[in-house]
This record gives sequence, structure tokens and C-alpha cells, in this order.
Amino acid sequence: MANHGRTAAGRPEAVRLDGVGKSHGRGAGAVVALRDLTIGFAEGTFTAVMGPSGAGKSTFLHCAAGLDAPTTGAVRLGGTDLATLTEAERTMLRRERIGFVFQDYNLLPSLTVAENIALPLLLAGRRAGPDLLLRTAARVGLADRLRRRPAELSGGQRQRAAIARALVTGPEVIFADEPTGALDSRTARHILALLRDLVDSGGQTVVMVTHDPVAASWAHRVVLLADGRVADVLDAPTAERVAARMARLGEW
Ligand SMILES: Nc1ncnc2c1ncn2[C@@H]1O[C@H](COP(=O)(O)OP(=O)(O)OP(=O)(O)O)[C@@H](O)[C@H]1O
Repeated sequence: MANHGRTAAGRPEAVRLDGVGKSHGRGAGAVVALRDLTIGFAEGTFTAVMGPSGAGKSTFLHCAAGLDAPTTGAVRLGGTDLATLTEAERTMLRRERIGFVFQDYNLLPSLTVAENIALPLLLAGRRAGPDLLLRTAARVGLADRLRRRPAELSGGQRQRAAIARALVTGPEVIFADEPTGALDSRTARHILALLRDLVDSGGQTVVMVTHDPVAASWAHRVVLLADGRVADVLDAPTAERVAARMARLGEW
């Protein structure tokens, strides 16, 4: 077999897309959002996905996370081909093996921080022991906020709680969709430093969609999408290089 989900560096891949195409709608009105996308995300790496508006970033994220099925091609999480799963199995896989972080946090306002963090475990039918909750909250710097509700937290603390919720099941990959889009630049820096540390110290795999070259510069690698294809890949990106490359792709 050509590729067993290993990168050139020999690391196994947490997620791999092979020849993924995705059309929204059918017939004459169909919009092609992804075209023959082939890319892997090695374990223990932080990747930013960028591209002009309409490039296919959200569609990519939905397909890679098993929220949407590609029209063609295959998505593998670890060794699992998502197309071989039933809808119920895919739902379980998303709960147990994938973490999600969103721009607007998506915390439940009536629950405490501890209860929000515990939610993915409870949905997966697993025990949410106090030790695990405390350890996970401590990992994001929220050990002393477990009894608070989201309304009593700053934006940065809310995003930390959301990251703890994404981490608590020990997922193979965390997908983050504009995780710093609602934060001021200083708070954003702290959140990005946290995500980077989860990768560098914790071996976590993170894939983050962002419009912001500064945010992208915290990643090990930037994947630039344009018109549903990989237009470029930048390793060890700086904000300046990312911005210059984006400018050449057109406005964003
Ligand atoms: N549900 C849908 N029905 C029809 N077309 C869609 C749908 N979702 C996305 N598209 C189209 O697919 C293409 C890619 O959209 P997508 O949202 O993935 O891009 P994006 O890079 O995330 O854009 P943005 O940065 O503006 O959020 C666009 O042309 C978009 O209009």
C-alpha cells in the first residue's frame, strides 16, 4: 500500500484525507467546495488551515471531523475510514476521539465549568471523576474556576473552559474553528500559546481554521486552501510570510 498514514518524518497521522471532493447541492446548482484534497495531519503537530473566503475551510473541517460526508474520496481518523461507520458510530467517534473548539465557545450557560468540561464524557457514557476534571481544568489554568458559570468568566477563560472540554476525552485530534476570533490580541496570544503547548508538551494534534496570519504563525505548518484545493503549505510559518502568501492568493 502506498501510504499507511505516515508522514515523511515517519510520524503516524492522526487524520488523513485522500482525494476528498465535496459538492454542496446537486445538478446544475451544485457548488464544488473541495476538489481532490489529499493531505495528512501528523500526530503531535499543530496545523493552521487558511484561505480566502469560500476556499472551502469550513467544508474541509466538517468533512475531516466526520460532521459531513465527502462526495468522493476518504477521510481516516487513526486507522478508521469514516465512510465505513454508521451514523451512530460516527457520532460516538466524534464524541470520544475528536475535540472541538469554536469561536463563540459553545459552553452551556446554565452549567458550571466543571459540568461543561464533563459533558463529552457523560455523552460518551463515561465516568467524569473529580480528579480527571480537576487535572483537565488545571491543564488550561482554570483549576480555581470549576464552580463558576460561563457568565462569570472572561472571554479568555471561557475559551480555556472550551479547550478543557475538548481535551477531557483524550481525543486523537482537536479541531478549532477560529478559536481566537472573538478575543483581543493579548488574550488570543495566551490561547494560542496554550494550544501550542498542548501540542509541544502534551503530544496533542491540533488543526485550526483561522483568517489571522498572526494566529497561524503559532502553528508548525500552514495549509493554504484556494478554490477547494491545497494552494500551498508553509512550514515554520511567520505572520509576515503567511500574510504575503495570502495576499498573493487574493483578498481574505
Ligand atoms: N450548505 C451549502 N450549500 C451550498 N453551498 C455551500 C454550502 N456550504 C458551503 N457552500 C459553498 O462552498 C464553498 C466553500 O464554502 P466554505 O464555507 O467551506 O468556505 P470557507 O473557506 O469556510 O469560507 P469563509 O472563510 O467565508 O467561511 C463556497 O462557494 C460556499 O458558498
